[in-house]
Amino acid sequence: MGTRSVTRFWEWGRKIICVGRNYAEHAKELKNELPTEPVLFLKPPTAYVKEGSEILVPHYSSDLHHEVELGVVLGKAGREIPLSSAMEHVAGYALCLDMTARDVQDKCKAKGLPWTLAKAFDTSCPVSDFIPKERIPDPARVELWLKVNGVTRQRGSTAHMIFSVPYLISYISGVMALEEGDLILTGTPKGVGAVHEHDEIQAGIDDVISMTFKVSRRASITQ
Ligand SMILES: CC(=O)CC(=O)C(=O)O
Ligand SMILES: [Mg+2]
Repeated sequence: MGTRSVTRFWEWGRKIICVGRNYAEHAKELKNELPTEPVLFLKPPTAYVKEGSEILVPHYSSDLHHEVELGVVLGKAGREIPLSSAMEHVAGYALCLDMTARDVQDKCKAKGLPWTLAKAFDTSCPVSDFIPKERIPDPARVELWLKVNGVTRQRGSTAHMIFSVPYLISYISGVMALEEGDLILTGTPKGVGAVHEHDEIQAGIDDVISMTFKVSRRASITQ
């Protein structure tokens, strides 16, 4: 393969590692206990969708939720990364949505099953363009927002994360090797809710970036 740039990380086919319940107010709204260590799950690279393409509601869900999140793009591989050098592994950031089939997730939770159907379907990870590291000098001071059809649904600061970006990098790298081009979704603030076919989702980071996606419905494979 020729030279490729991490600024187009979504084309690399790398891991998308997601952190759940990283904001107390969001854990509370879903009646979840506060975690004592990060809750992790994965999305495949086929979950990526960029502005200009649609978010598809999976045919098996009738309660697709938005979750706006700060994404961290890895620029340097590592295992067992010490907390003190964790930020050296960051190339930049992206604004991300962790689209979640909440009805399916609730059933999985009740049965003690993994969240794959709820979280890892195609188009479940809309992402913005790459944001160079210098544009976000402190990942603990990022103001995230999300609107549906012009109405604000989520607004929250990464200052309220339970586990910080450097802590997450260090922790995750003790579980699985981190590679250049990996993306970490750092969890969502409160205000998650349903979206439907034809809705328009707008999301942003104050003074940094915004993005817009339309929602459509994926036809059943038997149709
Ligand atoms: C309950 C969840 O879906 C956890 C999650 O993804 C989060 O961001 O929190
Ligand atoms: Mg999430």
